[in-house]
Amino acid sequence: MACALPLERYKSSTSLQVAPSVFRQVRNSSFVSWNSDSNKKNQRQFFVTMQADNRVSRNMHTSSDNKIPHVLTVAGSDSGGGAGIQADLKACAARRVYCSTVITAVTAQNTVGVQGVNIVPEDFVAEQLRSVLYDMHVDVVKTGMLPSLNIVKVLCRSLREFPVKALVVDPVMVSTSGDVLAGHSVLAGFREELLPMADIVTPNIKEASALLNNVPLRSVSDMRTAAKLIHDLGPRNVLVKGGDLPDSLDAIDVFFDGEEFYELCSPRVNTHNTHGTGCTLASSIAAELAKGSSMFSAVKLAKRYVETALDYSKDLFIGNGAQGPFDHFLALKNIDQCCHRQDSFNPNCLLLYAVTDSSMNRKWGRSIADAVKAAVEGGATIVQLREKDAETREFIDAAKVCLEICRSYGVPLLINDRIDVALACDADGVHVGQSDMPAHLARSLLGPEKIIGVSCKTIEQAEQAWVDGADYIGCGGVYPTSTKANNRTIGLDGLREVCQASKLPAVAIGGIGLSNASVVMESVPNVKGVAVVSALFDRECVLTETRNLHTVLSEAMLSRK
Ligand SMILES: Nc1ncnc2c1ncn2[C@@H]1O[C@H](COP(=O)(O)OP(=O)(O)OP(=O)(O)O)[C@@H](O)[C@H]1O
Ligand SMILES: Cc1ncc(CO)c(N)n1
Ligand SMILES: [Mg+2]
Repeated sequence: MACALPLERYKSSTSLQVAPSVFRQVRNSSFVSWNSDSNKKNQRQFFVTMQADNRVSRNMHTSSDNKIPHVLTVAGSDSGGGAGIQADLKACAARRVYCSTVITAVTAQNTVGVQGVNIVPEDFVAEQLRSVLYDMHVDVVKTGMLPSLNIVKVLCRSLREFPVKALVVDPVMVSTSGDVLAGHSVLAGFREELLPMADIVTPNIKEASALLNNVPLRSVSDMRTAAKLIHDLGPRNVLVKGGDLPDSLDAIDVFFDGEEFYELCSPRVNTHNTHGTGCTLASSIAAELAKGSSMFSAVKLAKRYVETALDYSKDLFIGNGAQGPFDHFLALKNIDQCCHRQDSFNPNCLLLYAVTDSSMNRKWGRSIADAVKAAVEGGATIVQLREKDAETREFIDAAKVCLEICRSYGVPLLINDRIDVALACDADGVHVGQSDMPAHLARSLLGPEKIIGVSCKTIEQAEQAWVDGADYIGCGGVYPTSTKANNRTIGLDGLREVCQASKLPAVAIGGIGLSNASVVMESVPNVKGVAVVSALFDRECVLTETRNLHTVLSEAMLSRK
């Protein structure tokens, strides 16, 4: 047998130190049983040599820090670049996940419709699957256009041979232009083989109806019923997408995990550029799962990403047809902006973040300017004016004075909530909460130079802040506080979880002061600092309190190094 020598060498080698699961896979691999016509023999030799060559074992030794999450998409090519494989590649890249591709069909397609489909023979689909799955560590498989029953079967066989962390099935059947991408023959394959293996299936209205023998779906309530019936076919979760639901003002998707129904509702973006939303949504779900999100978080993040991308691209003009593609790389634009403005925000300024409070100033008989001056003199490294009940004109005047004080100390001054006030006084930026103006809109109003912070309690919110082009997140309430009514406390554990996942620097907030600041800094190694209100401003001497807190925080930073 041509492969006997290298395979034996591989099997018996002790120096390669391959993980037992991989060793088992290789030992039992189907390569060994292939028919040995000369072409196959060469392929067999290639794989075995490749592995004996140590490439697989090198992957195994790569530290988890260097391992990029990996989605394999098994789908059709869209020559217009808006849907299919092309959308999947762009969505995964935008979500910072590696994407390999197995192409099942090549379509001649544009913004008008599908002009032609050329199905890839199933043997060659199988060969692509083998090439990828033997060599690379794939976390999640996402399927799109599977144009024949035999291709569905080939895929299911590969999935059984190479189990992955999750399987996302987008049961593509009809394009939004109305063209058929997979005939009814694949339905049996979906129902009997693929769906029972799926972690989630994401049909649109027409596909959900086709999976259920063409029951009509006209309302959200019909979508719920459909989600339940499709769940009965075996997938662990179902998302019935309502992008094409007639007469619906919002874009409503129904998620069912086998127990609970959730209606995911986002405002319907008024745009023609929705070609490829389904592929993008499924790939983004796969990307988030590959990064380690739970299913529901992955779905929510993916939906938010699609909505943001649609909104960003609503006036894009590509092609003359009824349905244009959209721009997956909106986040890159923000990254570009960040690159230009790297100098303007230094995350170290989050160390001692002073937030003013008008009622405390009143209680102690201080003006905002007095409070800010004492805080920056005492060592505050950034200041936020949080004046919930100030008159606009007074607020702008006071902000201008504070800005002068802060600039003379080289300390940035941000305004809470009020983008208009920040613009009017040319403050250094704004801080927004989850119910204030979304950060991406604040960014487009304020431009690339200003600092934007977002209050976040969850990993999803932190991810969104990053996508939206924010500079930092404020994370809390860490401890109970009376400064903010009805504010849920997330504790040190919640803080740690969000900070670890956040791509943006984080400052901790909520009930923090002299007595617990060092605990926060020690327990959450990557938090950049603490934001405080009462600990400075509900005290007799703001200057002394700030100095003392600055000392504690500086010591905590030193002991980290
Ligand atoms: N105009 C819109 N505004 C906001 N969200 C939308 C809009 N259109 C679709 N969506 C969302 O995009 C996602 C994809 O849904 P849709 O029903 O369009 O899938 P699809 O028909 O499979 O897509 P396609 O076939 O165009 O790739 C869903 O989360 C849906 O709610
Ligand atoms: C190749 C391909 N896959 C999926 C869709 C669904 O949007 C499409 N239009 N084209
Ligand atoms: Mg659609």
